[in-house]
Amino acid sequence: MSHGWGYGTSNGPDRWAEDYPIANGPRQSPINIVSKEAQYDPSLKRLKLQYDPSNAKGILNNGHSFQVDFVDDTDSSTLTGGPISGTYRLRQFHFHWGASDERGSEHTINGVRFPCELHLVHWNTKYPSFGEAADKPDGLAVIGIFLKIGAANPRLQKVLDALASIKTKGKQTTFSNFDAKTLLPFSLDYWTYDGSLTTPPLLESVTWIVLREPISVSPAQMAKFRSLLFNGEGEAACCMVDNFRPPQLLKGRKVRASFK
Ligand SMILES: Cc1cc(C)cc(S(N)(=O)=O)c1
Ligand SMILES: [Zn+2]
Repeated sequence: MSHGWGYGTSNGPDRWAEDYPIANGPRQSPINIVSKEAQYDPSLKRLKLQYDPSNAKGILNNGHSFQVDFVDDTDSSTLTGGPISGTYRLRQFHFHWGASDERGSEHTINGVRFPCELHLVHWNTKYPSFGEAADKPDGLAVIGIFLKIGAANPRLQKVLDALASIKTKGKQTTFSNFDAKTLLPFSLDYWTYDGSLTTPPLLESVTWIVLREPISVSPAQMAKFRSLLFNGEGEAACCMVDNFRPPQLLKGRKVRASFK
């Protein structure tokens, strides 16, 4: 790609392999989850999420999505249980969404796409830092949560109201006292498989945990996601939409289910 990766016709997912050959690797994400082919695994534990709202630090437009970052220098916001061993720390969460409601999620369920997908990113504390964990096969655990059009979700509102302050690439502002647990659906039933980051550098270091139950988002709330821009201030305006990678080949991987 002549310039940085993105989601456009000249730098989008179909061309990432030119600069990131791992894009054609054996454990790429996202995937289409075929529910009937997922094997129930009774040895899978319940997910245990213990988040401290005071760890919320800031919100940033990174030019590909926006992310809410957390202080991760202690074990105060952690993920344990589920398919993982040991303790993973919450690092950030972000979203992927479409220009319209019929697309936007990265994972799909039986070929069904959702308008948006939330990723809660955690790193394995057996490594000294996120940076050290990010390229290890058991380095990261990302919880994926689908957003489905319905009633307005009050739990999203604080995040969405902050977007006006980070409209363009590189803008950030403080974002404090936020409990990411409030974004979870009622059921923590999940599918899990070994995969990768879904954007460059596409590192094959992610244990994916995709929740079966979506959370709601209203059309007006979706419009707020779509009000962001990919570009920096003063550059030609380019709406931040369709920032999702399509499903990748399973290449023999098994998807396990925590539920019957
Ligand atoms: C590049 C990248 C970084 C992080 C922390 C997370 C992802 S994703 N979309 O796989 O959750 C991608
Ligand atoms: Zn993501």
